[in-house]
Amino acid sequence: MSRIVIALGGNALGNNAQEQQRMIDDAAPSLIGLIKQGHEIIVSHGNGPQVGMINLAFDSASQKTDKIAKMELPECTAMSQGYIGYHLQKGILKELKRVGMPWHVATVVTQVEVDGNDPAFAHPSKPIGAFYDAETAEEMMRQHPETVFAQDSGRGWRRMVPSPKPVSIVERDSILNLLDHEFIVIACGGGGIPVIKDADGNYQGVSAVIDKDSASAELADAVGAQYLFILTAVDKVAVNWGKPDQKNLDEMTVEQAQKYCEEGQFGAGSMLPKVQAAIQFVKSGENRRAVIASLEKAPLAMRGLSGTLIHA
Ligand SMILES: Nc1ncnc2c1ncn2[C@@H]1O[C@H](COP(=O)(O)OP(=O)(O)O)[C@@H](O)[C@H]1O
Ligand SMILES: NC(=O)OP(=O)(O)O
Repeated sequence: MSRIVIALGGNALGNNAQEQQRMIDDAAPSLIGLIKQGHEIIVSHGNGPQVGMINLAFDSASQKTDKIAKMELPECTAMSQGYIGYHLQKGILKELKRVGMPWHVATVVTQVEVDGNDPAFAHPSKPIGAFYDAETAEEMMRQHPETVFAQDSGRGWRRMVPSPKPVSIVERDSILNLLDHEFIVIACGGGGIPVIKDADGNYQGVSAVIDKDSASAELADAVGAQYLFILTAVDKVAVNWGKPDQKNLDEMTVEQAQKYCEEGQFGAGSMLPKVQAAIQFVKSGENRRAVIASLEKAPLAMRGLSGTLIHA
């Protein structure tokens, strides 16, 4: 029996509630398939498109009516944890019922402590929200000079927000408790709600979005997982990505992965944090493995037939 953390990409969950539920419903059999094989699973998920959409919805509405106020990023991440967690709970419960398994499922609204002095606060690098063309992004930056937009892996322009490193998971003991009682746990959604401790030792939300791959590696370490599965929109990690000589990788050692990172083979803010999270997890303990694969081909990846394996 292995304990497996499965990180689902926010960009792989579609662009609206219907698409999101459908993609989760499609992925549920492979998640439950792992439990049937005797494994324990903890599910985390991204929220890049969703947190940007929620933030923009409140911003736009607040400009039209004084009955709706702006919503800060920590609250937007909390909302995205509820929105995505709800669909995950529905999809997973439906599949559990179909196969007649008596497991429970619960989403933990998760706060993740970050360092208030993390240099990332001064360098917004996390893409959130929709993709725009260069012209629209430039116009939005002119209208809102405090907002940063940048290219996201050649896919278009996106708003960038600070993304400090996760330091510790505030609800770690609650997560472990639920795991001990046969719960499928959904935690650290959107990388967790970023918080810092104030002078009185109380947590305060900060305006940032934590990278969910990095938080998932932290989560996998905190719960003593043997596997970290990072599921996204591409089947495999590639070198020379998007070029005529693109080569999809079946596996790589942490040393090879580190070398590729140094060569700049992976998109910053997209594939790079996934490979870095995989390296961090595999290096931080004995017999740990990470797999980066597509949500669509998750069942094959679970059987070692798709995805890129990262090992010691
Ligand atoms: N070297 C690479 N190999 C494969 N995909 C890459 C590479 N570099 C950048 N990418 C892009 O990274 C994307 C995954 O990152 P992202 O969309 O941010 O993930 P998430 O599913 O977590 O939202 C892929 O869909 C692909 O467009
Ligand atoms: N928070 C986060 O990393 O989201 P994505 O996976 O959607 O980028």
